[in-house]
Amino acid sequence: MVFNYDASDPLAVITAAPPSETPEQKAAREEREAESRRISNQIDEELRLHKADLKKHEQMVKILLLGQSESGKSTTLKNFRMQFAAENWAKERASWRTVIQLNLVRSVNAILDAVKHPDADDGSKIPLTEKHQLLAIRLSPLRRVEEDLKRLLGAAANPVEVAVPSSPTRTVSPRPSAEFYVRSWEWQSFVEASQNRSENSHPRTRHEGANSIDISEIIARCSEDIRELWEDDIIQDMVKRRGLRLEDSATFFLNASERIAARDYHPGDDDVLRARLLCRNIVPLSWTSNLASDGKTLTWKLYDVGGSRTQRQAWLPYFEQVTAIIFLAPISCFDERLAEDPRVNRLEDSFILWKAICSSQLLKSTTMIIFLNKIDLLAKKIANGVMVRQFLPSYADRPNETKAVVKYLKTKFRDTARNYSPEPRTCHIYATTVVDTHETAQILVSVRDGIMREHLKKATLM
Ligand SMILES: Nc1nc2c(ncn2[C@@H]2O[C@H](COP(=O)(O)OP(=O)(O)OP(=O)(O)O)[C@@H](O)[C@H]2O)c(=O)[nH]1
Ligand SMILES: [Mg+2]
Repeated sequence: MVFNYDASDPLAVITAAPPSETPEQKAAREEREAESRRISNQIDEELRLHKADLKKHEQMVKILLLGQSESGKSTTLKNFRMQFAAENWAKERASWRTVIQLNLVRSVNAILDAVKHPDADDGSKIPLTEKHQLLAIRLSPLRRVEEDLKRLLGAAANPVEVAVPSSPTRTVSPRPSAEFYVRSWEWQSFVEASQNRSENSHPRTRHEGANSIDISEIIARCSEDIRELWEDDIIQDMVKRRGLRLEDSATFFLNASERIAARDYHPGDDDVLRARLLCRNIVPLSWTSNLASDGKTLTWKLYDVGGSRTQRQAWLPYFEQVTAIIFLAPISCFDERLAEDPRVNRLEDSFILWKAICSSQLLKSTTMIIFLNKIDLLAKKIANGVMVRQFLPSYADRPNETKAVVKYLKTKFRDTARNYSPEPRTCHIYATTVVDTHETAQILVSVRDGIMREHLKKATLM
């Protein structure tokens, strides 16, 4: 008996015709086989179309965070990370301890520097007592700690650089020490490596300066003195009177100094959010989301670029194919001036920047979102009696109240978008305090949904 199949193919054995097949059976079998082939071809075609469709719908949303330096771009990015890339956020949290320690130590050293020098305005000396001098001596190890922390974050392969800080309008005191940059986000692996080395090495075998355990120990020993310095009336008066410009997060960390200086300190979400670390290279935050129930995915890429005037030249290449721009205007800065150009008011600079972005042909179909940011600081200034109209004459005799200022500025930004955009567009404006994670979380969901809706609308029209 000869079977008409290839015995080496197990599938052929199973599907071969039976040896004693009648002509009717043969016709019925061939009909069934033809039907199977037709169904199989149909499935193949459906699969091919599905694949093409998937490819077509592996869409990307590209968002740029823009705004002047210290407007809150990186803080907003951290909020996005916390909400949409939560796994990495949790993994990275421990390494932020080093950055937070640096933020705290820099502020303490900045205060110590400021009390050493007479006022730049009137040459007056601060009435320092013996207690202050003793505090300065006891806190002197923090100078070395600042350098060690910078080295830990920057590491030898990535030398640190400095940036010029901003200064306020009302006073002449610049921020006491220059800002600190790392060149890449690799700082996290440097810190982790140091933490591992610290745990595994004997102190006497180390020869490369203090490690994170040594540093934490020195800071812990200085904890009481840091608190005493910060709570001292003369020091507080000097910070206020001289307008010593500490970073916005400095007060937050100085108020929490005992908690941060503790040997077993673990940073919380709010601490990481407030920690400021400038980074030279731009790495987008990426995450994916499902577009709808049919399983199509959307890849999100969020870019955070440096905001100082010198860094803005590097923005242009990022304008290609931008889905949305989130523009941050820190409106509490109505009484401050730019570090890069002390002739320019910071709010004025935000308006100039916003106008330029709205006017751009390249961005004519980009979704525009504005965060009028630092509402908490605006409210504080107003509560302290700072008059908005003194710095913004067009505000005229409107009430010196946060709500009224926000409303006025919303209209200003909206009018600029309306008057300067090459094509009509909607502009979504939010009043934000991006250091408030809870409030920001709700805003980000609304922002995300808005961007997605507009993206899908445009994709359907194309
Ligand atoms: N109080 C308060 N502080 C804020 C707010 N937004 C940002 N900050 C603080 O302002 C400082 C600057 O914020 P960043 O997010 O680093 O600013 P940036 O726009 O990324 O600045 P560059 O990287 O220099 O362009 C940080 O110390 C933040 O903690 C806010 O709404 N309220
Ligand atoms: Mg930044």
